[in-house]
Amino acid sequence: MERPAKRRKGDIKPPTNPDLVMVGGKLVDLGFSRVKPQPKEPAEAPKSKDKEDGQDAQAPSKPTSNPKSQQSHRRKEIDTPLLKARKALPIWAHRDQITANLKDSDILLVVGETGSGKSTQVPQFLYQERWCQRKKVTVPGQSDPVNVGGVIAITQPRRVAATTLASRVAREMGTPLGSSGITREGLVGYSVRFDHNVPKGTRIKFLTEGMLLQEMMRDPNLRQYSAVIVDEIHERSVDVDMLSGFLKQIVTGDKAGRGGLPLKVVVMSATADVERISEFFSPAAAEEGTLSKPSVEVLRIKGRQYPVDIKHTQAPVPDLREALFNQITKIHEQEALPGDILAFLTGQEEIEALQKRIEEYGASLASDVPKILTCPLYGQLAVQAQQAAFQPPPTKFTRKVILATNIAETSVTVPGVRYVVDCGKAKVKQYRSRLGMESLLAKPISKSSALQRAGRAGREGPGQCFRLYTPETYDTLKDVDLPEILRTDVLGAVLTMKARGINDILSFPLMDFPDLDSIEKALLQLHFLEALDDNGTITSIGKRVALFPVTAPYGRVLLAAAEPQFDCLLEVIDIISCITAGESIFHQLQMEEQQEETEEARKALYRREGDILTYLTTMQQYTAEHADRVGWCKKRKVNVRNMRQALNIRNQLRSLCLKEKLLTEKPEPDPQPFVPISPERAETLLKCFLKGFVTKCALLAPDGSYVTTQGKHIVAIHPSSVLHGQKKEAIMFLEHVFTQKNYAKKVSAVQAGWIVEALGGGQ
Ligand SMILES: Nc1ncnc2c1ncn2[C@@H]1O[C@H](COP(=O)(O)OP(=O)(O)OP(=O)(O)O)[C@@H](O)[C@H]1O
Repeated sequence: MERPAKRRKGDIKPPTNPDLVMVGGKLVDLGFSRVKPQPKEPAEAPKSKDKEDGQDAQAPSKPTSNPKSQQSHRRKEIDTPLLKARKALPIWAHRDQITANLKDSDILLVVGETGSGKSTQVPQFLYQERWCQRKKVTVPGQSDPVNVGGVIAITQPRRVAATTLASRVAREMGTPLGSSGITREGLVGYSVRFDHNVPKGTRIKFLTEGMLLQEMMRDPNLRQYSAVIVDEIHERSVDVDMLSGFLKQIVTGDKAGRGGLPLKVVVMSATADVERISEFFSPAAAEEGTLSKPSVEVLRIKGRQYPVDIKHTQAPVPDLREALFNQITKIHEQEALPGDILAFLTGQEEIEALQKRIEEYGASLASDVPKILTCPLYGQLAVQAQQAAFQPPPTKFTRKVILATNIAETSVTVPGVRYVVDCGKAKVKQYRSRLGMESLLAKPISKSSALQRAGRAGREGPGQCFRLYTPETYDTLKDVDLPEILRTDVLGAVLTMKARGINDILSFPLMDFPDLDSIEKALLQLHFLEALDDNGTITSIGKRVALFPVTAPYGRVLLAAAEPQFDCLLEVIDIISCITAGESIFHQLQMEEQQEETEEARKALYRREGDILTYLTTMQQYTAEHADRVGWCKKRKVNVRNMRQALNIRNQLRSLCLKEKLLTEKPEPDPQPFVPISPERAETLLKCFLKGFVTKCALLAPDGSYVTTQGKHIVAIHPSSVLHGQKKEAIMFLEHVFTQKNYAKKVSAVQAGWIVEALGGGQ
């Protein structure tokens, strides 16, 4: 395990890019306004010779004497104001090594310190390579030639990393990002769930791992791509493990589906388990009988651009919340601007509580002390709200304090941050396959996470990281986290494999195999969903469910809703959009007077049938409002941003359903008059949801508790549900979490008879 760089004398370098200027303590990039016109992409393989590092990369490239030489390609760095900053990154010196390695080999593992430039530079080094140009080839079973290659995919574990990196790389290349600009062309794009910005001409595409898996459903050979860069593999999400398995199959396969053209794979991380990963992709691990065997090159990049000074507490902290508050305010009072603070907390609740406290503290500061702006950053937060953390503060005299979960732990550069405060814990999802329930508890992080967190400081200048734990505690941390596949529900993973034609799940190449109990549970649930038949083979329902960017149970509900028996697809889309829009669309009410007033205004939204119908009513009333939607939300304490996001998801799901022919005609445009749903139709809707959630039901026991129909566990209705505190004959819940208690969330009242009926229908 590599140790973090300690601050050494002489290590501190001034910012190297004169085009980044300090304005009000912020680094401001003046480059965007001076963007040069894009050079046209070569239609054919480029024909110039590599330049040595340090030579004039911008000089026009000369043709070589042998244009067909495998060694020759055009490398013309785009001269943007950020080129100097790019050249100062440690990875720049390895540019030729990286390109040379990939000429000969199909798999490269790049291990380089945080901030060395992996995510931003490697795709830019590669996209002009000869092998990275689009080619017309013939493939078996198709009479016309097809296009293969031309684009580099670079995957990220999280959407916030994918979108911010795409925007940084677009700026470095002087190309507009996506279709929001004047032109619809550009070299860089991104694709994350419910948000795609892939302009015409995209050569470098940042995606979440899940999105690339979705693309694979439609294009198993990834024909669009010449290379896939798997970034931050150390996070070992289920998706990245699945992706690695599929990539290994493509690389070791016969490549007929790609007209014989290879797919290059680059795996990157600062804290990767190099042996484990190279062993996985290595020749010895290639399956018997495959035509080609990959060879794995490993490249280690030494050094980071700026040092990070790491400080531990001398004694264990008795109260983490208190310690976080004290550390943040101490930095604010003792360290001069510029220098924003990024603090790592465990979850949304902790973030909201600390935000409130820091805001109160900020309001009490004397006028000669810098102001403080808190920006929350967690996964469930609406995308727009997440962006605030990446914007400069409103005045020169303001310090940004970003309160984040581990979504900001890897890959992300938050501009302005010089100080990191690490609480040493993270909430970890753990699936208890025997209980069929997920728990979400705060646990100590790994050394790998600690290193990644420290790496968020020192990206634009020297930084400091304050760890709220002792060096002794650090020594007791595990080197790496347990891969998600070993601790989470594998339902989605099993469906993806089945949909890709992998019948024998146990034969799929995985770095770590989930326990058989979890796989059996997933197979059983997919059978309930009618996604698998009695032999465990994927059904046509299963194949269609796998195409939706929602979890399998929601996908099943969408399909059911289009059946004549239910015929409620538009309503189901409205509900799923509200649920997947981020955190709850309803603001939690803090004060009692507020509660009474808001509850009165919300009365018209709440439905006695429970949360599902409440979501529907909210979406229908919101879209019926045409004069002042913001005012409408404010009055009911509904989160404006999340409602907008829900509307965006609704549009995308509607388009997808039109494409998949679940919807036969375009829905009427908004606003439509609000008509409350009848009790009969409400019953139909709930029965439709049972098609996806029949395994998540509980019956009222004589003692007043709810007992799940599967597993016979006691669950309580979560306080966020409109049915909290109520007794119904039976309930269906869409989420099931263990925090302080075993909670059912997003709850609806159903009848026991409906459950029996749904189970009968599912057999
Ligand atoms: N959005 C941004 N704004 C400002 N500077 C940025 C931004 N993104 C990247 N940079 C600069 O580029 C450097 C390299 O970033 P990059 O993400 O390529 O490094 P990395 O090696 O992939 O790091 P990590 O392993 O931490 O993801 C950063 O340290 C920072 O100086």
